[in-house]
Amino acid sequence: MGKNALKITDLTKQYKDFTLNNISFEVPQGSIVGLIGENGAGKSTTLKAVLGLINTDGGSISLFDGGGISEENKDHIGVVFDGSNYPDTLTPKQLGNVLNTIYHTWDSKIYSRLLDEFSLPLSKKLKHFSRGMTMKFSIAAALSHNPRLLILDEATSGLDPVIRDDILDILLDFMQEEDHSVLVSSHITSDLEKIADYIVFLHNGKVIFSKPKDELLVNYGIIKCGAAQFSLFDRQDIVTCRKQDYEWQVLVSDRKKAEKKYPKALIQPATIDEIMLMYLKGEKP
Ligand SMILES: Nc1ncnc2c1ncn2[C@@H]1O[C@H](COP(=O)(O)OP(=O)(O)OP(=O)(O)O)[C@@H](O)[C@H]1O
Repeated sequence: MGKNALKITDLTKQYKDFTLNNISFEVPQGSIVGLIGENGAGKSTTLKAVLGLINTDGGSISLFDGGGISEENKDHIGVVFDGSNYPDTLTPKQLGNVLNTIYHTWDSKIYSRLLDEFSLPLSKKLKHFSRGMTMKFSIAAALSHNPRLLILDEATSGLDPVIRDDILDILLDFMQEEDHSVLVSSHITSDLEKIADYIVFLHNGKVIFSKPKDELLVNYGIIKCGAAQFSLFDRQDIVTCRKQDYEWQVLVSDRKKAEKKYPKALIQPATIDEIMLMYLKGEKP
């Protein structure tokens, strides 16, 4: 059995109008796991639970195959939340001095190198940073205490494609060490298509699926057809289906099998966005 950076088992958190309902998934060591789901699906709640920022009502969270959210384990986690979590009247130089006293594992050399690599000014107050600069700063700060697991909540949202690509490169660079792992939530599934090894799909506080990304992109397919062709499909071959105007959209989980069985059907590969939409808006026949 491989090692896990994170293993969540039957995690439950009850809010007044929302329940994170018995969710389980893993972040295998050395992998990037993308957490997807619509607004309010429970992504941030899950990440907050992993970081011990909220009390939970059931289940367990194991970090680095050795216990829960201890102070020692927390030292090995780098966190990047949407927006800045640092006092914005300080400059990166001042914050470096503060963070050095907070983290036992803080490495000033890495911090200076990353600020330089990301072209971030040392003496400009954070409140004058653009959103892209703020996100890069948060990542630099998270990486400077040598984390083994990096947790990012919406790290690329609201950023232009060039900065998003820079951030994906930073994550891939972080993954060069074999004991490094990443858990990243995002609405931008095309970013996850580029870097994630596994996709965990949350909906209404439940895990709909947790699968290797390649399995989704290689095996799943979408068939668009009229009512006559739709009526020929075996119901057990259909994951979900959806009717829009006169067109049927059919999600299949085994494209090769469907191509053989229905040679006249035009079966396209499905993007993660399309798979997510078909699960959310389609229905089981
Ligand atoms: N402190 C809280 N008290 C009550 N309800 C909460 C609290 N925090 C979150 N919720 C509810 O939990 C649900 C899940 O929220 P969460 O922030 O985890 O979703 P999300 O998947 O991260 O959404 P988004 O993509 O919009 O960030 C929402 O319905 C939200 O209103």
